[in-house]
Amino acid sequence: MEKIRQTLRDSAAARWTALAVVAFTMLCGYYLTDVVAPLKGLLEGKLGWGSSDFGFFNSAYGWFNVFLGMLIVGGIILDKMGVRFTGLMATIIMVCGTIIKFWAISTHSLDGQVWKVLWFEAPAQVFIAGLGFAIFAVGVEVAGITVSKIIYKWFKGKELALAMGLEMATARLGTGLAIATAVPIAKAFGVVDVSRPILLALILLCIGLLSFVMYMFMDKKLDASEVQKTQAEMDEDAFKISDIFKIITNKGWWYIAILCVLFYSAVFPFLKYATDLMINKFGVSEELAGTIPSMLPFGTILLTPFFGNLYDRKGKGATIMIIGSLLIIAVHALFSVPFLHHWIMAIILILVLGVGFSLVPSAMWPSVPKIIPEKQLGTAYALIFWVQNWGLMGVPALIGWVLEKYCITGQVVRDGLTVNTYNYTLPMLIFTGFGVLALIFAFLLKIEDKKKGYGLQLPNIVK
Ligand SMILES: C[C@H](NC(=O)[C@@H](N)CCCCN)C(=O)O
Repeated sequence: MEKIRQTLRDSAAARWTALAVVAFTMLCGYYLTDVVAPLKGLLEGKLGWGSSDFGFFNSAYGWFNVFLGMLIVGGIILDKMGVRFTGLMATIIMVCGTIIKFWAISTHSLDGQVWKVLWFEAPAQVFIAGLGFAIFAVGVEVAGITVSKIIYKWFKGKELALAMGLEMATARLGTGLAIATAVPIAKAFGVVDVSRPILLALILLCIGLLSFVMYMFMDKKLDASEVQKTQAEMDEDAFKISDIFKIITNKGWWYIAILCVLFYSAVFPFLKYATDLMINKFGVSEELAGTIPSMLPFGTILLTPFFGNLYDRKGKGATIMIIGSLLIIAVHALFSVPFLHHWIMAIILILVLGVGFSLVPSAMWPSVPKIIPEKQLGTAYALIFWVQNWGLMGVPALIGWVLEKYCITGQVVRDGLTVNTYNYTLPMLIFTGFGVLALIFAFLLKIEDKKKGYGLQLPNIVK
């Protein structure tokens, strides 16, 4: 009988270590992504950033990814050059972008300057900090698709959804830590300094870069342990530009991409404003306001791998996505009800949102390889992230604009700084709308799966 060849993937210790190493790099990336969000009030009081400046800055996340198509370029590079080269480039880009962002927020040399670029007018500091964030975002997004491909490489036919869930859980720890620690760090030592949390994020990212370099050695070893492909097989497997056409003509892929942009638009942009919502609607003090939204990512840390494991073993991926979408609709709708303003309600809603935010990603990302072949996977993930980035870019800007135009209710002095107060009913209704649309696409995906037999309702583990 032919002996089944063992590769490094077959060593549980090796594949879980590889996962831990790359997940740590993502934790560092997510920390920086979300560290400025809780500082909205301090940025307004200390640096004079209005809500639309804040929204504009946050929208920078998608400037290059969306308009310059950097994510698509990153996906093609990933499929052509492999995970080691692409991941290293991506982490270096994250560090470079963060250096620019840190400089912009810590310097006084831009004080008093207002720039107008295209239709946008904002303080020069907002533009340069946005530029740094936009560069960083190219890095973190390309790192994200690279890590998805890395996980597939190590875990296909094994605990794929659990591994993806654990990676997301680790990354969300970065988001949770950012939301919980940003204000205390900015206010530490009795002097308010909004650049301090960004400096910490920069240090973390440098450690994340080292961590990825360590992964590169593991990846080399994995490749060496696998059966070497013949030239004909490599030519057959090589990514071709025409593969993009194959991806974008696949209806199932579109349903996932649209569900992704709608669902994530109701979560990540919400998190950018959640601290401010706690202060304005639920009357939580500025020091504690980040604690409640930070329960969302912390809650997902256990649940995302839990639901991933469930999907691996029992299947029902499409149903999981439908339930998750239903939960976010309920949460945002209740957040928009004006008379529900007790902080305990806020905690309950955030925890339920955490369940919804664990369900959808735990089933959505491991479902992509069921629809798209492995050689196109990097590009397929990149294109989904690209569609999603329209939302991550547009929705924070939209909410910032809506707040400033329709929701200002007055002004208060907090810690000696005069800031606006806001009514969050309208923004929360907008987030509810995204949830409703996400639900429709989750149903369409389930119908398409039934038609095409992708196996989204089947377990991932091959016995
Ligand atoms: C895996 C997935 N990642 C993304 O959706 C990224 N495109 C966005 C990361 C934004 C970080 N605040 C996820 O985190 O669920």
